[in-house]
Amino acid sequence: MEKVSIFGAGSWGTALAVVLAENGHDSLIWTRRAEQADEIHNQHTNNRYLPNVKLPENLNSTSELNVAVQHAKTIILAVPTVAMRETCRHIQELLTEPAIFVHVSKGIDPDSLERISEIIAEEIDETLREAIVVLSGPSHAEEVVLRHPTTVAVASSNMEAAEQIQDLFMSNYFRVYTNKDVIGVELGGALKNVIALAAGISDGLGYGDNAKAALITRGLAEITRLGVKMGADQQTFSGLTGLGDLVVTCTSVHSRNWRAGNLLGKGQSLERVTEEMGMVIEGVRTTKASFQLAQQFDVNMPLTEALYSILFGGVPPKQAVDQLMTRGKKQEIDTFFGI
Ligand SMILES: NC(=O)C1=CN([C@@H]2O[C@H](COP(=O)(O)OP(=O)(O)OC[C@H]3O[C@@H](n4cnc5c(N)ncnc54)[C@H](OP(=O)(O)O)[C@@H]3O)[C@@H](O)[C@H]2O)C=CC1
Ligand SMILES: O=C(CO)COP(=O)(O)O
Repeated sequence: MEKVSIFGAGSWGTALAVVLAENGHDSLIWTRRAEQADEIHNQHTNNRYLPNVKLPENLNSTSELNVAVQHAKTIILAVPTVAMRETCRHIQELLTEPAIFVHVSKGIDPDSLERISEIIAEEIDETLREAIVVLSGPSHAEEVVLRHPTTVAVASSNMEAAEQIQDLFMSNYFRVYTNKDVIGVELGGALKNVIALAAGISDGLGYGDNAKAALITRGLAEITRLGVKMGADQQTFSGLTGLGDLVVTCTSVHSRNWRAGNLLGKGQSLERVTEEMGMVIEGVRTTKASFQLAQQFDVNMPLTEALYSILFGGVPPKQAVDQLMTRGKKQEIDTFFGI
């Protein structure tokens, strides 16, 4: 039995804490809201994020950061990307011994253009971190808590730590692979959210499976193009954290990004959609980051550009689709899928 602290009691932090508690680990989930800590601890529910789910009785919760930091030397970071830097800073102030940091969030910071492992490395002193591991893959929290078969990958520059985290989470319904490609795993998880928003918009506009298949396929091509230029292994994008996560997020009603896109496609404003969702829509900020990275790395990313024009340029979705469909002629396959 290991001691593990999970920071962030949204749907994903809670679902992963359930997997760990069911594996018999001493799991403590930290939330910034005392009433939510009480609910998880005493009623064994987290109704705002996972309604109608009974949490294991051995899953503990606290709203005291110090208690959670002192509890374990394995730290799971499950807050949205926007809160990652601040959360790491608070943890760093209280940390007295080196810990393994596992992040499970899927985004790129649009201000620094950093991946999450880069943010953690910047904010946590080298002497206080044994390793940084990313856990990612096609895994909606809503299905994990139903114990539906789910597969993910963990990646780290420290493979021993990655294998430790693999062992921690592995169960008969949660299968964990290892991968050495941290950049590819992080980029696949973050960039699929951009395409999932676009897939939701397509459905919201009333388009069908042809359009969805096109978005997934050409989306994967542009994610791969950028990823390879940023140093990722091309093969990672054909794996669970690339194609796998892209498919699940573009096709599932559980996806917050797909749902947000769907409402945008039906004509709602971004402000209204964000308010209505009440959960993080990572793809919005990551579209901003990805748009800038495409320029920085000189990579052609037409879907990302179209989505950027919808979200931040006031272009109506239908017009953005027309512009995409009437671009100049292209060859489908070229180096790295058609630069
Ligand atoms: N949901 C899923 O199925 C999956 C999600 N992910 C990724 O996991 C990450 C978290 O997603 P998810 O759990 O869905 O998000 P949710 O919106 O469900 O929950 C976010 C959690 O983070 C907390 N939080 C938000 N801002 C801060 C802050 N500034 N400081 C501290 N805590 C904060 C929220 O607290 P409060 O309630 O107080 O606002 C809440 O507990 C995202 O990057 C997402 O892409 C990855 C795989 C699957
Ligand atoms: O990453 C996810 C599933 O793998 C969750 O995606 P959403 O944030 O769109 O719900």
